[in-house]
Amino acid sequence: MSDNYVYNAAGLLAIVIVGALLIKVVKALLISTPTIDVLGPEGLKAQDKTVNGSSSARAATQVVCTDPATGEVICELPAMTAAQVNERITQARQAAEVWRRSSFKQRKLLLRIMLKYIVSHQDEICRVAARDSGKPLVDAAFGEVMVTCEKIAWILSEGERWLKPEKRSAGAMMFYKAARVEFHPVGVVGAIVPWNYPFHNVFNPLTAALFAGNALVIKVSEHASWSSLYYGRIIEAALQAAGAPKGLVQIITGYAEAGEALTKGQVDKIIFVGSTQVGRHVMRAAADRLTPVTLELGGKDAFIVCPDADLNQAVPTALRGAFQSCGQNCAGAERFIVHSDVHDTFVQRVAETTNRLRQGPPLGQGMVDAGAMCLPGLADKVAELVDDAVAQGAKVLAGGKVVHPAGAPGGQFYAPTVLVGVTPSMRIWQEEVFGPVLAVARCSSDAEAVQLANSCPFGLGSAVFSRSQRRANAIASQLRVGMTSINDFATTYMCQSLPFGGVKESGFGRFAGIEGLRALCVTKAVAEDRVPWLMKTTIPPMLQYPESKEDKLGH
Ligand SMILES: NC(=O)c1ccc[n+]([C@@H]2O[C@H](COP(=O)([O-])OP(=O)(O)OC[C@H]3O[C@@H](n4cnc5c(N)ncnc54)[C@H](O)[C@@H]3O)[C@@H](O)[C@H]2O)c1
Repeated sequence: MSDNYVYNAAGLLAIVIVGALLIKVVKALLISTPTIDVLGPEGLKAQDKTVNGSSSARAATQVVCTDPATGEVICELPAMTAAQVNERITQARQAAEVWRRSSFKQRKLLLRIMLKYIVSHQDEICRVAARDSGKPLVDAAFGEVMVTCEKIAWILSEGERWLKPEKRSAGAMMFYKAARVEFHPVGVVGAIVPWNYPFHNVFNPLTAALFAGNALVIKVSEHASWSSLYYGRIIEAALQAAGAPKGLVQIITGYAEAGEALTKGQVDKIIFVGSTQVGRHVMRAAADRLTPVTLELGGKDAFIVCPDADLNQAVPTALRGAFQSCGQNCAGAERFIVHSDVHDTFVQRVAETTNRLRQGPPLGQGMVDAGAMCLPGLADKVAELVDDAVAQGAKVLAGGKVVHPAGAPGGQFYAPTVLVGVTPSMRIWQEEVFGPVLAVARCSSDAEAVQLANSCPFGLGSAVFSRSQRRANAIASQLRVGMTSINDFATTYMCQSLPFGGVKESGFGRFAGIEGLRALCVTKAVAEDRVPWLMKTTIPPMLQYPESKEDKLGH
């Protein structure tokens, strides 16, 4: 038995034991938590389909929700106007005034109610997310449900600790003062989110914003709005069961106009999760009211494979990093930088597996590894970038084309692709693909790997694989990014006390973790006398007004 098998078996055993323990802990935690009743997804289509008027009139006033894997229209929802968005902000503000005085006990109850529902209805939640976004159920279980549950569990266990007043040193001169920082709710958080994880993108800002004592107005993407009907019902039922004020969470459906109204509206903090291009608009719009923004923008993560990397570990991780949710991840591995010594073995192994992947509608017959592209036109954009790279000398070892799987004539699919011979001068190295392309460049030293990794406008996540953790850390420390996972991919996202965010065109500010939770608060500095009955401070006589040279300086 090789070292690798022993290593993998031990890792698997550890995961199984820890997983079983976690399930027990979560169940015990939720035992005395109220259960909520929510109309399930089966009620969505009939009840919420509100098709009215001619198609041209509908275009501006309705969001047409389609299943990206089949092209079927699922329902239509209102495209809210600026006036409607402002009305929702006003309602949220009224609720925020009440909720800011809520206790941590009540906020925890709210999160426990949500967690209990999510754990017991994960299948429905995944199926709805899969239908809305085109991702396979496994990807939904992993990226929508598991991550959300883990984030809620972290806030429940540590959130209060990080939002409690924190003592600070007052310094030598102010030794008689007690100094602290307090974290108060900002008020109304406005969040604008994309379509790639319809469930997680809503619950991620929601749980943190509400736990910090805020109201939330959240604009969901026009390309994944249908699921917000079901998820909105979960939220409403949980708020009611926890005794939270009505209107605390407002879901906005619509297009750019609705998003812009939110950024220009009376909100106290904006979290924008989306493209770099729209992020720039958001920042400009927020400037008028000086509303603070956190920008979580595009990514193009480098995945560095050193010559001493364990390929049994790196290859499966590379495949998941590139193809999870068909590559529609902000922190998606898009640039593989592989040392010449292991390059050929690495590409041969990733190509061999990629050629065996099954692709099709996630809710169709049979198991699929890869689903559909959610955004209309994205499959063609991926094709354009791959074709451009090929025209400049890159070679396709797997996939490389738009496909039409059986049973999905109207679906949007691009085949999982392995591309080798990629160079920084190619568009595919510089532009975000947001699709299932594992693009490989060759390097011959650690210094070259660093230089290649940094030769890109984005700086969100990254990964470094080497049997020497010292070597991997030395490389990681030179990467201009917000996050690095050593011998793994995107695990910083699963370590819940860590912040999430990028540098350069990937944005700024931090979301999630301790920094992210605190970023939803007003950080207030407070100083008071340390021992007021013993030492009260007043302005020394020589500094008191009115100034008088004779009196004070003795002249
Ligand atoms: N860094 C992260 O955490 C993260 C996470 C997921 C996705 N993303 C990024 O999101 C992008 C894909 O998502 P997308 O196509 O939905 O992005 P997008 O920027 O086109 O849209 C995001 C949201 O912004 C809204 N919007 C559009 N124009 C607006 C405007 N002028 N003012 C305000 N809001 C406006 C959209 O309606 C949508 O809800 C990718 O670039 C991806 O990397 C980033």
